[in-house]
Amino acid sequence: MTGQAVTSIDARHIGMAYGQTVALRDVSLSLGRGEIVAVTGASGCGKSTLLHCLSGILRPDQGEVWFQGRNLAAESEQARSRLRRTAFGVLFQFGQVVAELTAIENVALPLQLGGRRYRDAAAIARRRLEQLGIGELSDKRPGEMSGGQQQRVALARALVTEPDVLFADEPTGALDSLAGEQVLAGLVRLAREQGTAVLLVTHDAQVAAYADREITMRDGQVEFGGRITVEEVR
Ligand SMILES: Nc1ncnc2c1ncn2[C@@H]1O[C@H](COP(=O)(O)OP(=O)(O)OP(=O)(O)O)[C@@H](O)[C@H]1O
Repeated sequence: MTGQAVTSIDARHIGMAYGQTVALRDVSLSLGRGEIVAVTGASGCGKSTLLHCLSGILRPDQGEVWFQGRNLAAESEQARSRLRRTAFGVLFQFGQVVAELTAIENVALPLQLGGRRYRDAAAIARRRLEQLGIGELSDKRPGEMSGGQQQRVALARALVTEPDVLFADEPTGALDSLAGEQVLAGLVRLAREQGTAVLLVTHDAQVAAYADREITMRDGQVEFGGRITVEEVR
């Protein structure tokens, strides 16, 4: 198998500016299927903008983002948001779980949006929560949980559709180290079991150590580690 055959996302020469501020300059990088890649670098170097361009939240000003034979940078907002619902999962620093819903209802939501009946969706959601060690919280609402528990619910929700790629932006940034480790260990384990690739944005070297590969950014550019085929990595 060639490196290209196992590539999940391939970004080529992407550029992005917010008015006069250039956030990304000629960034190329690829993510192998099931590969866990950390993007590190100083504050303001463009990590979040890169994640937003790869996940289709933003459309880059220049370049291409290839996923399953399609260039996301040329797709409509509607097509990109469909892709985010079906093939991608996202997890942010504050998991943004829905306060009014129980853990199970939160995790079942993406499956219901995909057309599953609540009963089936809830059964799958319960299994995911159990896999992350928080099965006993299934019927609790976020207000009754710690920050780390809420973030594990958000993680279960991000992975419940078994996405091809999970985009995680500082997923443990608001947690203490023990809660952070629990989230990261769960993230790596579930992603590996499901074959989900992960783009993990972090400024923390200990978090980056969970990844298979690290990409370092500086001033909107990739300093080390961008577009490497999976064979070269392994
Ligand atoms: N919505 C926006 N409007 C204007 N400028 C922005 C916007 N978002 C980001 N920027 C600027 O673009 C550059 C890259 O920002 P980005 O958030 O991608 O960096 P980052 O590496 O993720 O930073 P941090 O680690 O602090 O989150 C910075 O100079 C930032 O100030």
